[in-house]
Amino acid sequence: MASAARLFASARLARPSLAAKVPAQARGYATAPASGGANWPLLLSAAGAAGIGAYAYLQYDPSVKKEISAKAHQAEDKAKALVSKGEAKVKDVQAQTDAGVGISALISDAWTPFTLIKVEDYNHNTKRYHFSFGEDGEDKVAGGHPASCLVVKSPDGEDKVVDAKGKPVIRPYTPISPPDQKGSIELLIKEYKDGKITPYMASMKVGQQLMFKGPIQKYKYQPNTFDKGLAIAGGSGITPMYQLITHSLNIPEDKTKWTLLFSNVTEKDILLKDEWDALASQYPDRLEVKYVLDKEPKGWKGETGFITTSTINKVFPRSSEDKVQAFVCGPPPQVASLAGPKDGMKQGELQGALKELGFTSDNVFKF
Ligand SMILES: Cc1cc2nc3c(=O)[nH]c(=O)nc-3n(C[C@H](O)[C@H](O)[C@H](O)COP(=O)(O)OP(=O)(O)OC[C@H]3O[C@@H](n4cnc5c(N)ncnc54)[C@H](O)[C@@H]3O)c2cc1C
Repeated sequence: MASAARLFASARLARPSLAAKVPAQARGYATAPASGGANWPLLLSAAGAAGIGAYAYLQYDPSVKKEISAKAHQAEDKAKALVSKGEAKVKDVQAQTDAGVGISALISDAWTPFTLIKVEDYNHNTKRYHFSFGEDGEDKVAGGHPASCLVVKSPDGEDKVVDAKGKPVIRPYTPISPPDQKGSIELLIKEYKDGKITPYMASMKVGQQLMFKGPIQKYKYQPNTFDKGLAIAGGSGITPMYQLITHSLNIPEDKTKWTLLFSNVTEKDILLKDEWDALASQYPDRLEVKYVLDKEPKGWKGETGFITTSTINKVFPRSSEDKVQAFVCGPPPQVASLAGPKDGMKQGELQGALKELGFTSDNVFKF
């Protein structure tokens, strides 16, 4: 395992230098063929590096070895084909390496429009949005190694969503579709009537486009690096936990045990409840789900009120030998009371309930 991890690390280290060597003409050949032709040896070596990266990833995570091995080869062939047509981006090839599951339709440093193809009401304030990558993206995937998110903004135009300074409003979201889903992506988004982007999205009609950028790595999950994971989510903060925990559960060699502590105002606000209940019964030894409500219905058997040190002690028993890791995602006041406020994009100092319980900044991650 140690040597595989080193291989993985060295393959990853190789990529930025490869990208840095790619000339500007090659970097721009996604939307238009590069003038003067593509830099063949370099591009093909980039595609090759993608294969090596994918291979290293497989070595590291044997559960997905067989499946991804085939996919990595297909993706590499596809990347080479696109490169030969002058349509691929080095970024695409890199994204393939990162995900190990295909060429990403997302670009990390440029906005890409995806088209809304379906919207479903999920509950009283949340919708499930399906966005297509378009005809050229039928074989592409969102990609991204869990846990990662993407960012969205509205397209230029009269109804462009801007802040008080006139700058575009950009918000992060975590797809609920798997990273290797082809051709489209799904988002579960709660509308804040007084918010900026979510009322805009709630008013979108099928056929309209939204701008996407990513994937953005938030936390790099590696199986069996801790014994017990505690995921504390509030409301729509559940989506990163869904991506992270389903990824972990899908790795048979991963022995990590998870406790999800999920707080909501009422029972009808609990997002993905059917999915969580199904996962908890499918993986009884690896996942325990505890719902917490502010306004509990009659006969409610779960937890109630704000999550405190005693709630955590009750649902997350652990011994001093256990290696633990906590994740927090929810409304800013909840994050602050559990783990201290985030400092912009940075983690911020660890405070609150988790610090009182002896967690350190090394074993708490705030999404
Ligand atoms: C990594 C990550 C992943 C996420 N994934 C998802 C997801 O999958 N689904 C999802 O629904 N959400 C997700 N979110 C939350 C999402 O990014 C947005 O914050 C949310 O959708 C609200 O956006 P908005 O522009 O509509 O509202 P905003 O304009 O941000 O306002 C949201 C609420 O906060 C209030 N507010 C705004 N500014 C202040 C202030 N200064 N002081 C006090 N209150 C204020 C508003 O009145 C409103 O009630 C995620 C967040 C992160 C960090």
